[in-house]
Amino acid sequence: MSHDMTSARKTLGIVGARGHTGAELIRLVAAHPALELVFVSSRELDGQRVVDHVDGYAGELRYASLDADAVAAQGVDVVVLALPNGKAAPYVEAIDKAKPDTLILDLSADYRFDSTWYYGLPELTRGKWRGEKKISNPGCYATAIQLSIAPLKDLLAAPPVCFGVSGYSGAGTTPSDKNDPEKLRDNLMPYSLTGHTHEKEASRHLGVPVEFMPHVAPHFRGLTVTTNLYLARKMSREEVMQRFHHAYDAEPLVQVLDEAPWVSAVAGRHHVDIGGFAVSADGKRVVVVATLDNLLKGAATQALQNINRAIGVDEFTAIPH
Ligand SMILES: NC(=O)C1=CN([C@@H]2O[C@H](COP(=O)(O)OP(=O)(O)OC[C@H]3O[C@@H](n4cnc5c(N)ncnc54)[C@H](OP(=O)(O)O)[C@@H]3O)[C@@H](O)[C@H]2O)C=CC1
Ligand SMILES: CC(=O)N[C@@H](CCC(=O)OP(=O)(O)O)C(=O)O
Repeated sequence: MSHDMTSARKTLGIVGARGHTGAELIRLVAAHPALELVFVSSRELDGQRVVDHVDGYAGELRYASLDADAVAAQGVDVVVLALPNGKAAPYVEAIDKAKPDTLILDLSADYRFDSTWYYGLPELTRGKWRGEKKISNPGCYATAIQLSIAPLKDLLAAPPVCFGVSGYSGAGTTPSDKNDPEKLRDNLMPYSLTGHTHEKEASRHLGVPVEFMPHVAPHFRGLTVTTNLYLARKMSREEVMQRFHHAYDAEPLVQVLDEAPWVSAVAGRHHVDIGGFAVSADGKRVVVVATLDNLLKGAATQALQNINRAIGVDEFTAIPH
């Protein structure tokens, strides 16, 4: 690459890069023609080489333990916050003080309810981006829920009911029952059966109430959301499918399928599968199944779609599809 092209690349740093989503982002950014990975922070891996922790990464970078002021002092063009919920604010404040035109993308739930931040679920909200430099990335289940309901939103007779099953990478790396392979073996764990953050998030951004019942399963990555929708009028299966094809046929990262998808087929891939479309005999109830990889379309891939648009390159740059 020529010097000119190198200097035109935007610099990017990842805060909380030891985590599952951080590792996926490291891989994606390292292969990106318009981004240069400048720092990756972790307290636990301070000083260690990234190459020893992330398969598919070949560069020289090492993790560094950086507090909010140290992150701000890096002065990069793009900062990705991949921290557990509730930790973003000091970083946002320090960056705002040091370099307010920094593009900040937050993977946590911290700003998903803040209307001064752009909520980036590109297939549904890309028309609403007004050049905001602060982007909140949707939750993994919330992404699958919204994409499953949006094409039928004007036809609902009742709140859609969503049954979710996630692989345990969704629970992050902080030890808990929900990411303990021993406790998960031969098991399915229901949790947060009313009021989960993603229930509130999907309801807010769709503009209709949804009901969500999450579970965690023994597989590592990928989630399934099965949604029951009561319809205000009779619909045929063909009519329902036409709505989904119309909404998503031009979308490289959404595949509309006849069959109900299997999570094993989407693990490690960047898109969402939506299928099933089982219609009841009276034509007033439809069941839709969506699967996605929680670490990719549910987090890192969606983050890269949002960053690509904000830095002015094609939305799908460096996203295999
Ligand atoms: N996992 C998933 O499927 C998805 C996750 N998300 C969201 O993305 C974010 C990251 O998730 P995930 O990668 O799973 O999380 P992890 O638990 O795997 O990683 C969290 C990262 O944050 C760092 N960290 C933890 N506590 C602190 C702290 N108090 N101060 C500074 N750094 C800290 C950790 O590194 P160290 O301790 O070494 O500093 C680690 O790098 C979360 O907000 C999550 O909700 C969004 C969509 C999907
Ligand atoms: C299995 C599991 O625990 N999943 C997480 C979802 C992970 C995620 O994407 O959520 P946030 O970014 O909103 O935290 C959960 O239910 O909280």
